[in-house]
Amino acid sequence: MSGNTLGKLFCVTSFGESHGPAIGCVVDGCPPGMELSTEDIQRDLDRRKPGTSRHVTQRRESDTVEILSGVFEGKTTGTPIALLIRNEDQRSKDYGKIMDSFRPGHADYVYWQKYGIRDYRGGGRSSARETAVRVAAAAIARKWLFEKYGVIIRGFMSQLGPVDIPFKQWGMVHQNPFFAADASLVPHLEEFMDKLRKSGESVGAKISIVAEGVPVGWGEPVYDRLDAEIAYAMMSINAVKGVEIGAGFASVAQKGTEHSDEITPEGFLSNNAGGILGGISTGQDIIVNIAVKPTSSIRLGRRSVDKSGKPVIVETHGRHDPCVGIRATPIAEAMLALVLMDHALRHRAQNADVVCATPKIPGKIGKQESISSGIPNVKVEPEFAENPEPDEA
Ligand SMILES: C=C(O[C@@H]1CC(C(=O)O)=C[C@@H](OP(=O)(O)O)[C@H]1O)C(=O)O
Repeated sequence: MSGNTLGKLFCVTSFGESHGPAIGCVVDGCPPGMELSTEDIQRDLDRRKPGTSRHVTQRRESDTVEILSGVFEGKTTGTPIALLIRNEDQRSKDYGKIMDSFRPGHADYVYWQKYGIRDYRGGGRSSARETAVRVAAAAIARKWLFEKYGVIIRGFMSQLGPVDIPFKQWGMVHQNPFFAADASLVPHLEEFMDKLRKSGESVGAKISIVAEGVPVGWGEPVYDRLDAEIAYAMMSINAVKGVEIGAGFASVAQKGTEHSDEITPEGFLSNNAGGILGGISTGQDIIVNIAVKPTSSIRLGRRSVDKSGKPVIVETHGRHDPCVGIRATPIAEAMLALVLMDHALRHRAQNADVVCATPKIPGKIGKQESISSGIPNVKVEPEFAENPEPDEA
């Protein structure tokens, strides 16, 4: 395997380069009979696409998705679903200057050493453009997970550079280009980004993602633990440098009595585990944080070498995100959806007939304290009721 496929029963293989004719993926293993249209997928793509505010890359892509196979008379057939997104706004001349040198912090140097050839235009395969197809594939997973189990996956930006963005309300996330869950902070974020962009610098971000409604029992005990596969999937997003599940690195300073989530018949009393114990979902919210590094394509001169090994100063001009994290929320949601979908199918395959006499512990009781991520255990809010009702809870 050459590293372009994710999943065991719900398999996504992506292809394409940023400046090639198109990007796309093949989604294999989707159960048959689910209604699926391009609109179901386009909605999520539109949340990720470039060029939607002054704070992101100005490349203009409609990211219009085409379904080439696997859907007949509006329903999935159980055969591979091929999705295609044509590239429309490549400007390859921007890359002429860096074709013979390596941008510090980018994949240029390692691709060159590994393959001996590289499509330098737009970063080729290492471009964040590839994440569009993950979002497209995951729209299928999200729909199935919701319809079958009522699973809802959503995220927000919880930190932009040094600026903390505590959670306030899910309803605010889609009202601003930052995916901030507190609209009152948006003017401050805009001012911060305007100054940063003018200076030519870039900055990192933290994204928090929550999956609600995941039943107890999804995951595997050892190598394919649910948390291990979530971390694997999140780290596969370009520019991600860290992943936390639940209390994450804050666990280090916690005592055992603080960290372990007590269980009562009415529900768990806290969620430091982030909804996963022993690699298997507990029925609590699954809580994930990721760290996205500062964009490496910046116009400020940086020391590097050229193909012959001679020192050069690299300046990257063109249309780059001063913070790739600003568009990372839908991508991180997508990766969580893909992993959960795969594990939902795997759990069904092996354990559908298991009967356990112990009652299921409710995921949460009332409103609980925020954990270190700043994500409170809030109940599903009505704005997501736009989705159809699940078949079964
Ligand atoms: C096109 C997208 O993002 C691109 C990601 C990217 C990079 O190096 O990662 C560099 C830029 O590409 P270009 O120089 O061709 O404009 C971004 O615009 C996208 O996300 O769809």
